[in-house]
Amino acid sequence: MPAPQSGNRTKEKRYRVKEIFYTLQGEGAQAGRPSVFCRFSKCNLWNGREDSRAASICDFCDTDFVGTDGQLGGQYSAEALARQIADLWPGATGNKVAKPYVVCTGGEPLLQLDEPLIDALHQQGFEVAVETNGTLPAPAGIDWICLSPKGKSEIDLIRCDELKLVYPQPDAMPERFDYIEADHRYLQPMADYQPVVFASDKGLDAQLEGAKEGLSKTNTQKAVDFCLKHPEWKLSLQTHKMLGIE
Ligand SMILES: C[S@@+](CC[C@H](N)C(=O)[O-])C[C@H]1O[C@@H](n2cnc3c(N)ncnc32)[C@H](O)[C@@H]1O
Ligand SMILES: Nc1nc2[nH]cc(C(=O)O)c2c(=O)[nH]1
Ligand code: SF4
Ligand SMILES: [Mg+2]
Repeated sequence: MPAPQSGNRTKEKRYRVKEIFYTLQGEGAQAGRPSVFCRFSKCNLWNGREDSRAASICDFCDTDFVGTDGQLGGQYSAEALARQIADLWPGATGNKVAKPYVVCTGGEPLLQLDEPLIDALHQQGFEVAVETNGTLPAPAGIDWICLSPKGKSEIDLIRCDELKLVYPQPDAMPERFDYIEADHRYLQPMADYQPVVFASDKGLDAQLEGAKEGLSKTNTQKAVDFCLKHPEWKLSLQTHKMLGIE
């Protein structure tokens, strides 16, 4: 059987990545967990340009996901991306071996994350988590799904590990998602658009103090009040912004 002509050899898929970085998960049920973050480019609810933010379905995004110019950003094959992510995981330390953990985020990761990449990450020994707006079907094999609904957008997923709702969103109030099956339900106060980082050299408490100023106080207070009234909801704070880590 002749080898396929170069013209019709299937081109290997390239994943467009904004940045890859090692940090602590700052949000939700896994907050504090060492994680490699892989931020995919592009989103389906906003094009990432400020001049179209107001007209977009998701108009409060705190993230720059445009292009591939961030740290370790670029266009990767599945194998190369899984290897690059694995390279950021610290070698085994002591006799306790922690399960390597990657958070696929973005932009909207489910525009690109697929089974071949999930398999490649599993082959590198990673547990695979995703932060998604829930508007696209999830490929098989994801180990942890964090679903974060946005505005009027239709949610495709009906089951997730954690539902993390930025609050308050007039078009996405908590009761609208009662039908979603989730092991954890979080409200996350809507923060200022720019990732707010407190790079003060004072003690942590000063930074945390600063964080109270920096986070939109009323949204935080509203989220606290809602959780106290509806104890099935917990509070998620973006701790990485308080700590001044990525
Ligand atoms: C930048 S998004 C990327 C992943 C996915 N597109 C999504 O929206 O879930 C990552 C997380 O940040 C949250 N987020 C984005 N902007 C925020 C803001 N201004 N305040 C609080 N959380 C925000 C999102 O809800 C999501 O949980
Ligand atoms: N430390 C840290 N935790 C995070 N949790 C979700 C994030 C995101 O942008 O997807 C994020 C992030 O950007 N940094
Ligand atoms: S928060 Fe998520 S869904 Fe909203 S614009 Fe940012 S990346 Fe897209
Ligand atoms: Mg972020």
